[in-house]
Amino acid sequence: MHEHDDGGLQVAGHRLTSRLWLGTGGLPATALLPAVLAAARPGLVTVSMRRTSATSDGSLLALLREAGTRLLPNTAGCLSAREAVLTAELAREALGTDWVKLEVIGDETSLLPDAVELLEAAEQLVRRGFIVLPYTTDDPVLARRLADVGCAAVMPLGSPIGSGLGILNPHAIEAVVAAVEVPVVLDAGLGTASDAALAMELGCAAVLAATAITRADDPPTMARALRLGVEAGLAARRAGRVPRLAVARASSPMEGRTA
Ligand SMILES: CC(=O)[C@@H](O)[C@H](O)COP(=O)(O)O
Repeated sequence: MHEHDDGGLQVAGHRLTSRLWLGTGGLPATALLPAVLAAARPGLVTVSMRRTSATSDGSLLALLREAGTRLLPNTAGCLSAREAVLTAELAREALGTDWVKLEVIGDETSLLPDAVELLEAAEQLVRRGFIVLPYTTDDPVLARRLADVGCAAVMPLGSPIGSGLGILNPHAIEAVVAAVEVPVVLDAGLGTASDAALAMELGCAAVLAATAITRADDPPTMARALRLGVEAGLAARRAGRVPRLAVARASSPMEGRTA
């Protein structure tokens, strides 16, 4: 397992300033973005190349650039390796970055990753010189295959995109962390701050959240809560949790009792 010291998080040799990454989809008004960014202080912000073209949502990009955030274009909505590779190339052209959050979904209903197309796209993009961060299932075998073809991180889902169900299978996330040497970034399904804390306690290097923040009643306050959740979870991971016992163990000494 690869533990990440906090000189900060390194991905592909680049130091990121925060372990909370932000997805911008679903924000009720772009005007909320500066307050959300100030509260989240995200290490990366994803932008969808298919749903937000560099020209059609100039205000979002302008605000992100103004705030000095590091952009991570994604291939959201792509259903095949071919489409994802093309979208990544367009993103590289439009945004001038080799980084791509690779999403290849199997269908528009579940939004679950298509493992076969994902691996194929990852392999092609690495060959084309991209820094590839794939959104994947919580399958440790697939995570290892993605790392083996050269992905710079793997991003397993906690639960379906936008569901807010949190981490449905914590054991699987632990298994992914154990399976790969690259950073594991929990992506999708987070609902609240404790989900972010749990991801870090399980050994993730960072978390990506969109819905939990953008669709909260008060997005800036939830952004701050998630940032603190990430911080708390990382500290707890490092501190080492007590073992879970099936029986009671007195927490104060039994010697010297009066009766
Ligand atoms: C893969 C994907 O699209 C996610 O990164 C999404 O942007 C975040 O998922 P949530 O909206 O569930 O946080």
